[in-house]
Amino acid sequence: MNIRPYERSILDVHGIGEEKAKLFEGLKLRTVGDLLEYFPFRYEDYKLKDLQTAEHDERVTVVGAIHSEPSVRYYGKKKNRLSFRMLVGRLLVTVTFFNRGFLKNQLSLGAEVTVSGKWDRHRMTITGTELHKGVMQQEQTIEPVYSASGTVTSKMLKAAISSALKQFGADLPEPLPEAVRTKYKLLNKQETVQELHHPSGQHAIKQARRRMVYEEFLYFQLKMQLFKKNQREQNSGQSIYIKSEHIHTFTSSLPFPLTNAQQRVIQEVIKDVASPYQMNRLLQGDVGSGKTVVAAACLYGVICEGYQTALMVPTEILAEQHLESLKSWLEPLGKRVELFSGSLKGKRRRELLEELAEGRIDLAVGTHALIQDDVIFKNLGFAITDEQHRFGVNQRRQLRNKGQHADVLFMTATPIPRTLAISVFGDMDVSILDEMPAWRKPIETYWAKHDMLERVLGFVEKELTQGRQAYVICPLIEESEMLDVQNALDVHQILTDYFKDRFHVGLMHGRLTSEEKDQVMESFDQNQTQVLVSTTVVEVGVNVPNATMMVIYDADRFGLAQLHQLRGRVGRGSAQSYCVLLADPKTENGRERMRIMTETNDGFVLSERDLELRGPGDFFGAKQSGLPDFKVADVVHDYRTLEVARQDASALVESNHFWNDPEYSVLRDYLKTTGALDQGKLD
Ligand SMILES: Nc1ncnc2c1ncn2[C@@H]1O[C@H](COP(=O)(O)OP(=O)(O)OP(=O)(O)O)[C@@H](O)[C@H]1O
Repeated sequence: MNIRPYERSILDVHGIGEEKAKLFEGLKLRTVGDLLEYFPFRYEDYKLKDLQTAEHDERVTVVGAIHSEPSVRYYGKKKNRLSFRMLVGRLLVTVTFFNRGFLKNQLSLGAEVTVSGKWDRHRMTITGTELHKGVMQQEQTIEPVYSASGTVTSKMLKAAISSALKQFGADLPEPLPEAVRTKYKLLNKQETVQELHHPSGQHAIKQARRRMVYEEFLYFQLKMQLFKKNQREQNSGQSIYIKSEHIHTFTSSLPFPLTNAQQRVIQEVIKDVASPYQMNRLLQGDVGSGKTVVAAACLYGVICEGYQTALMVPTEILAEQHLESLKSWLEPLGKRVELFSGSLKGKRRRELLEELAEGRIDLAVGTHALIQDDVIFKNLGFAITDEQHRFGVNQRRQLRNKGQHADVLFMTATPIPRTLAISVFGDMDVSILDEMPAWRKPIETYWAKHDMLERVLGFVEKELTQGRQAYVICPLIEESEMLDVQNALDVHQILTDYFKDRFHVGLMHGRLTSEEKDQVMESFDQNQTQVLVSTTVVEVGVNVPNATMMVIYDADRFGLAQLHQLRGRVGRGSAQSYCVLLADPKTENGRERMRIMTETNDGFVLSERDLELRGPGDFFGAKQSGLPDFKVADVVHDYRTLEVARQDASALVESNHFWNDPEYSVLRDYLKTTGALDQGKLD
């Protein structure tokens, strides 16, 4: 069987013997394909630079004559520093090479050399990285640099790849049909690989990289979309057709018009509920974007079709918050809503369970208590989980199985950036509430140092005097929970002394019992407490529209997403709200995060910036992000291409052309070899 060039062993490449092949094994380079797609991670641009215009710290390449006897100074353990003066045009500069003392004997006064390195404009010095005798030929000006390992150098890789290109470059398979390449003006595969290894110029590198990014994402998304298609066809859901007049009844009962985004998402959910396939949809919405209203509309629609529904949330506080809003929206329309949480016990619990099993409760709101074995529905048709990433897969499956394959909508306020929403949840449909209710004012956010506390408290007092309320958040101190509480206790004492009998200061932290927590929240909700000092336990879902002031101690101790969630606890009424970040950040990253918070209220912008600051692996933790390691593509910076590839892949897996036309054979082979066709789980 003739082996396709890509699958040949690298031993078939001239100049690679057993020994070198063993070294390359360390970089997982086993086949010709591995070698040819082992792309440079950066390029040295040796185009000659004019030092008069070069920027400080810029990488430059210059030609000039050696103007002083090169000298070597030895220091530390076997370290040395070679330096000499060099006349570049009319500029006399000092050139320094570290640990290249051996070059000294090759250099002589007056000789012409080409030096590359980092230009220090202030000290007129170049810290050299490359030195060539004479004037370097122009066509070599852009040198690929490969990420090497201990034993395999970039030079070795360059030689091996050039040799493989010469032998097998002409037989490279072309996975992208002509029509696709023309549509997006992409280089063909051969040109792409050639330009990435032997670039003819910066523009050509950009073009070649652009083509490789699209190809990588298309492969990735074909697997995702195929998996999703199989999932959809495999898991039968049930079809519930929600009549539009029910949705209209619900929305016209609200004291406000829905945003376009809310209307769009409701339609997307209704379509999923009607389809025979199982729903697999994530609803993302910034804090206060109106997710719960969307959920209520869909729940109401399903109830009107004669089914029961459920809403599962991670905490008691959130369950009570949601219960309040859902009762206010659904009970006037004749629907019954009940709470099933850990605090429901004894006779009352037995009664409610009985009524649930008899179908006399339309919506059950609760924590994990909802999925206990003795919670039985008569006919659960639709369920929603809030903050879905806090529930495990089997908890969601247990909820789904409380009905006949009930559809489940996952809701999250965590603004996962669009990019990762596509790549990480690629096997899920994603609905994004990217619009805030018109009346919501952006929360004015200030960053203050701790020594400005007096002024900040004056600012808080001004708000309290107008009848408003304030949160004051203290960070958890990792060392010990006792310290966390102490931190909150200290701040509570400071504020109690400061506000004396003018305002009441409440205290909330993780060591309170749930009854105590409810009392504190109740008192704050009823405005019997004007200032609530709390640890981050207040983060999720608390909704007190009269609270307009949020003060966060040691704000730089929190990540952007958490700061955004906390800030979202205010600004829930129509009055202008404020957030003060008390922070003395020690790092540039900390200062950058404070600056970002003062610049935007948009959770998506924040999470994109957070992603840039921390990178996708850290943002999600490399494991659960499910991100493959791409050779060239970057999910953050190339997310527009990722979105295009996702849409193309989603259309391709549904089209006959893809499964039958010869021009898609390379892509089909790929799906076959990676097991995606046998409906295996994505790797
Ligand atoms: N389109 C809208 N116009 C005006 N007010 C709205 C609109 N949608 C929701 N609201 C109101 O805004 C507040 C927040 O709505 P909702 O609880 O649905 O948002 P959320 O995204 O669930 O908030 P959180 O993420 O904090 O739970 C509620 O008081 C709700 O009544």
